[in-house]
Amino acid sequence: MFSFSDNDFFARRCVWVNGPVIVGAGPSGLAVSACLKEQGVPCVILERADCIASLWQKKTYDRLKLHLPKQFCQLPKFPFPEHYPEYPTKKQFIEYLESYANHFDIKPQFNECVQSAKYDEACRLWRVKTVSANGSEVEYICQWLVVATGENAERVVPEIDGLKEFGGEVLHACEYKSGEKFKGKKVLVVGCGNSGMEVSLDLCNHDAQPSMVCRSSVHVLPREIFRKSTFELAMLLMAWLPLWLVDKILLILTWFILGNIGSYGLKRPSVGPLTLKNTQGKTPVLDIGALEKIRSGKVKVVPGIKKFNCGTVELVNGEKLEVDSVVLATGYCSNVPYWLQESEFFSKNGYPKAQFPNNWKGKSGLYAVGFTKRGLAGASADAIRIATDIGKVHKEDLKQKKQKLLAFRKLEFRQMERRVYKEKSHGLS
Ligand SMILES: Cc1cc2nc3c(=O)[nH]c(=O)nc-3n(C[C@H](O)[C@H](O)[C@H](O)COP(=O)(O)OP(=O)(O)OC[C@H]3O[C@@H](n4cnc5c(N)ncnc54)[C@H](O)[C@@H]3O)c2cc1C
Ligand SMILES: NC(=O)C1=CN([C@@H]2O[C@H](COP(=O)(O)OP(=O)(O)OC[C@H]3O[C@@H](n4cnc5c(N)ncnc54)[C@H](OP(=O)(O)O)[C@@H]3O)[C@@H](O)[C@H]2O)C=CC1
Ligand SMILES: O=C(O)C(=O)Cc1c[nH]c2ccccc12
Repeated sequence: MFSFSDNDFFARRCVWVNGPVIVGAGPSGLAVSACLKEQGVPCVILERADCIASLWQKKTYDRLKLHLPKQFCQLPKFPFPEHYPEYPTKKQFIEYLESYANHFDIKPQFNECVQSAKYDEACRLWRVKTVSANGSEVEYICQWLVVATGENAERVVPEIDGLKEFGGEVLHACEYKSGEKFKGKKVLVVGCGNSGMEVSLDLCNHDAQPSMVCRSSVHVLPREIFRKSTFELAMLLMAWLPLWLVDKILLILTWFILGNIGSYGLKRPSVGPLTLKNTQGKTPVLDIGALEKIRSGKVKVVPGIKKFNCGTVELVNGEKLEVDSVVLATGYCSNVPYWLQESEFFSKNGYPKAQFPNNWKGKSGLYAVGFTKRGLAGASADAIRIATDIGKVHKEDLKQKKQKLLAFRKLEFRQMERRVYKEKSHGLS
């Protein structure tokens, strides 16, 4: 039935999966798996790391908390414990995800990195190849493929002139844990998104001297307005008002609370924060204290980088700064183009081509979860849709299988009846 070449066949083990293969055991993969369980559909999750939610467990800093209130971050069918605070800590979020996996009895295949996935037109099945930490290779064959590798699968490391000659420590925000080891050091933080802002704040709290590069523009909003989450307020307003008007209201309220951030070297984009998030996926910074450090001069905001020299950085305005270490808070990207051999549903940038809310389903049993640029809430919505969709086909398949089995049993029964009749008539004669 399968079109294996001899080499393929002997080199790797082949596994038939009776249900979907999900790539990635982050919140998105776990959510799909849980929703599938509810539909009675078995599945296999392939995860390159040795644990669930590796982004949260291995690639985030110690002081991280959820940015949005907990009701916007919980996964389907299993709420956060009631005693959790409005903004759970990273530790609490990981504990929640562990109990989520336990509750739904989800057991991913760890240490299996998906190297390639391809739809085999001949047998109308997906062929998913993995390599494990010890080098062994497995090929999974399945009817459905769910991509849950996330928007933050790989770090973005820009090429900056002279960075190789810089000489000091250079790390990406995903390797940054705490400012403890930077005490007294001059640190250049490249990027002013949520990561850049929070790393800069953390460095200040550990008596380091951060300078933060803001090469273009950024929206900074207070995390709360009138003691209510800004995100929640925005959601409420969006139910009644057009996006542009919600943006205007948010910016006016922000101006009252935070003042004119332009005077600190932080330029605001020309389009509003929610419009920018919707059109370009650029998340506004939800401020939890970095702005105060900028205002007091403890975090210095600097323009774009021209080049690095040994121990120094030269900025586009000609200024030169002495720097001990560099933290690249320059963001993340999808890794889908590296392993998924498909170009109709996914675009070259690793995101589905279609716009939200039509970006969760492709052709031939292909699905994407967690690529909406709408955080955990977006992933949960995708997961429910995907599991319902697969559940329908699976139920139909089961019905057909049952009918076929029933027809087979009837046939068997009739043959048996005939045999008994024959034997009886022989016996009589
Ligand atoms: C620092 C930070 C804070 C955030 N805070 C919030 C927040 O407060 N609220 C919110 O809504 N969103 C937040 N987000 C957005 C974030 O995208 C979600 O929180 C969430 O982690 C997305 O889940 P995911 O499962 O889609 O992706 P991930 O959590 O990235 O999980 C993907 C998994 O796929 C695995 N994987 C990748 N490639 C392969 C492969 N080839 N083979 C096998 N496995 C693979 C990875 O190892 C990983 O475990 C934050 C993001 C970051 C970086
Ligand atoms: N507590 C929380 O909930 C947190 C959530 N997050 C989320 O994680 C995701 C990723 O955030 P983050 O890691 O901040 O990444 P972002 O993609 O949001 O920000 C990247 C930053 O790096 C800058 N940058 C990129 N390349 C260069 C360069 N060559 N020179 C100078 N600057 C550069 C960008 O500038 P430009 O805009 O000019 O391209 C931008 O300011 C977001 O969705 C964010 O909301 C992150 C941290 C905490
Ligand atoms: O933190 C993130 O990456 C998110 O995507 C969360 C999020 C989704 N929509 C938003 C709008 C404003 C601020 C954060 C988010």
